Amino acid sequence: MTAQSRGGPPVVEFRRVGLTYPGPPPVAALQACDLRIERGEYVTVVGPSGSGKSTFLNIAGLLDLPTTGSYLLDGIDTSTINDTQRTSLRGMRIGFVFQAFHLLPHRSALENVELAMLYQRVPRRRRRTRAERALHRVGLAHRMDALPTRLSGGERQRVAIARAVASSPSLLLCDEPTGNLDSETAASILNLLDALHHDGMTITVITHDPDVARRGQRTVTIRDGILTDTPRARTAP
Ligand SMILES: Nc1ncnc2c1ncn2[C@@H]1O[C@H](COP(=O)(O)OP(=O)(O)OP(=O)(O)O)[C@@H](O)[C@H]1O
Repeated sequence: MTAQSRGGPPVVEFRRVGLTYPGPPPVAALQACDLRIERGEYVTVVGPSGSGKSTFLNIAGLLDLPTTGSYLLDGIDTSTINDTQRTSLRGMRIGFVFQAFHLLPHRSALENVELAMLYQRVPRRRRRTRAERALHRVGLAHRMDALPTRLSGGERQRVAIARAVASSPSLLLCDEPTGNLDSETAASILNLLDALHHDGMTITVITHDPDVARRGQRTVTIRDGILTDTPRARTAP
């Protein structure tokens, strides 16, 4: 079944989205961007330094509001909801993975995954079950009780990925997810993202690394705030 055949609204829909930082001087970081990411798609976003990738991530992740156009997440027009609703939507529907892991150092892997669900009002027992299941999924069943300081870089990123997917978000949004990892560990994290995609997860990865970009089904390029969407067939790994 293709993503498109699953029906329903796209997970991400940018309609002429722009963001100008007020300055002075004002900076048009994104300009009139149109983009659709369908459920189950794996899209990578590339572009030179300063092109607007972080601005894109901030808007797609509901961390920032566009100054023009509209952004629909799962068909919900996020420009028509208030800050509280936006924060709740972000918590429930977007899983973030960053280059720097951002784990709580004095909490175990399991607690790190569980705690992220506190704000989603998931009952305690269900938090535990979901966290255990997510850690199993990323191959860390045997390291659930370890503190992040006792984990390798790759294992830390697996915990971060488990934390991001534990509540089955609509979109897994990754910012340079392999940027802090050696090439072998990076390859294993990219294989994990492939596996999650195979499970049906909708994934967007922002990267400057062409090898990472190639892993997506299609790559979107941002240059000087202008987004170009380039569909392409996936090459065999
Ligand atoms: N808070 C801000 N105020 C003013 N200008 C900003 C602000 N944040 C970013 N910019 C500018 O907006 C443009 C896009 O920046 P952005 O951080 O989105 O680029 P990027 O592609 O993520 O860059 P990098 O790869 O170096 O992280 C740049 O010209 C940047 O200088």
